[in-house]
Amino acid sequence: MQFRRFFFFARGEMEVEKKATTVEEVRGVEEETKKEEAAASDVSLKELSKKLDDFAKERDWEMYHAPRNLLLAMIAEVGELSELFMWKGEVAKGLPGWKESEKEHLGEELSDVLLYLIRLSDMCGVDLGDAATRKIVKNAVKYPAPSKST
Ligand SMILES: Nc1ccn([C@H]2C[C@H](O)[C@@H](COP(=O)(O)OP(=O)(O)OP(=O)(O)O)O2)c(=O)n1
Repeated sequence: MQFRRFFFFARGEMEVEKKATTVEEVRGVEEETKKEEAAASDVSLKELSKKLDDFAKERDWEMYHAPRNLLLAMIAEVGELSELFMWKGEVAKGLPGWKESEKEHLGEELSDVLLYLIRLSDMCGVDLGDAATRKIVKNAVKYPAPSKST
């Protein structure tokens, strides 16, 4: 979803997206991406949360990141994620037969959902890592595993 466009539209303004245009800018973005990928192998929710906070601050977008806006943005991204599976019938584990570009697109849509979820949690004052860990414990109490005979 073009979230920015949605917000600018909502504000009654149209703003042109700033994109890397010069060769130097494109190289800079590529370098930055490589560094990010190298550091991303074992990323934590807290690290992602900090990156999202920096991202919003650097662009002066904090005013848009209100809980309801983030929830709607996340749902829109869930819609985009669903589109990738639409009309395909059942999809086997590991996505055999999917092209690499489709898998890459899937990774992006999953990430959009995750990133908005983390940001939404932060803006609601919920520590998502703690909450999810506690929920797993609660699930295990509600649905005990059958005892295995030895
Ligand atoms: N106000 C905004 C707008 C975007 N994002 C971030 C979070 C998402 O990870 C991503 C979403 O960007 P887009 O709205 O451009 O959506 P897509 O990346 O899905 O692009 P498209 O809809 O063109 O496929 O950018 C954000 O944090 N805050």
